[in-house]
Amino acid sequence: MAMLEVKNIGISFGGLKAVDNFSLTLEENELSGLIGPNGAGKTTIFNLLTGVYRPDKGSIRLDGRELTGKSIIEINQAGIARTFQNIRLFSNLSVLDNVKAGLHNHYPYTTLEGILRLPRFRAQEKEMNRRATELLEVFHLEQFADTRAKNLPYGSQRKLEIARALATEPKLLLLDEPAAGMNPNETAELMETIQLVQKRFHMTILLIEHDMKLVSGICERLTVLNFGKVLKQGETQEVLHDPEVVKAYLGE
Ligand SMILES: Nc1ncnc2c1ncn2[C@@H]1O[C@H](COP(=O)(O)OP(=O)(O)OP(=O)(O)O)[C@@H](O)[C@H]1O
Repeated sequence: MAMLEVKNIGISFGGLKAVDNFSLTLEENELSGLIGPNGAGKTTIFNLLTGVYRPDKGSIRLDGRELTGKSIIEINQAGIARTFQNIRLFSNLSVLDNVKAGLHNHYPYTTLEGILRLPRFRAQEKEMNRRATELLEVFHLEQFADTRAKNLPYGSQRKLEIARALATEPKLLLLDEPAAGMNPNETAELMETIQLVQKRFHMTILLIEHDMKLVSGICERLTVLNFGKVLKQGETQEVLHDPEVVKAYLGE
């Protein structure tokens, strides 16, 4: 069974069909890219997959479970996590607390237990600190655990966003332009990090990216969007050499 099965979803804003008849299948552990010109509808697809928008039609299934029409929280709990084009960390919280924010789905304690610091709360806090530190170690961020997120270098903030998304223990990770604003060294390191996440967490990943070096370096398959529609879908190299793709996007 595929990990993600999207069938013929679409959404219009006013008269504009931002996404039209979009379908995509991702196998478990696949690392796939979504590319296309500015305004093609890529972020709108992430918003549809994560419940920010409800599709006008079509269906979305994750690991066999129907997610169409579910809320953002329900979809996150079902196993879709994302990062954003513009970094959205809790900038004044510590690096460790940012990751712990992602863990909260899995460690329920009541507000009263928290205020009174009852034993269950203390035990869960300890376990959350352990899990969050473990995740930071994967990204070599453990030495910054107590640093405020806003004081991290840019590339490390991007890594922290991914760590926080992984803390929710997703089945599918969506990365929206993870290399945006990065220098070539940071991008090279990011490519390694994404591949590490894929292997270490056996993660299924869909990423939006304009950096062709990253896309051709790590994506196994690509979907090219143009004016809200799929222009081409297939193996990365085959797609990147497709004359229509070159004309619509790469030849810009
Ligand atoms: N909430 C909204 N209301 C109205 N129009 C919207 C809304 N969200 C997206 N759009 C429009 O839908 C189209 C697709 O936008 P989207 O942001 O998905 O493109 P994109 O491929 O992610 O672009 P970029 O590469 O620049 O980030 C654009 O024309 C955009 O203006």
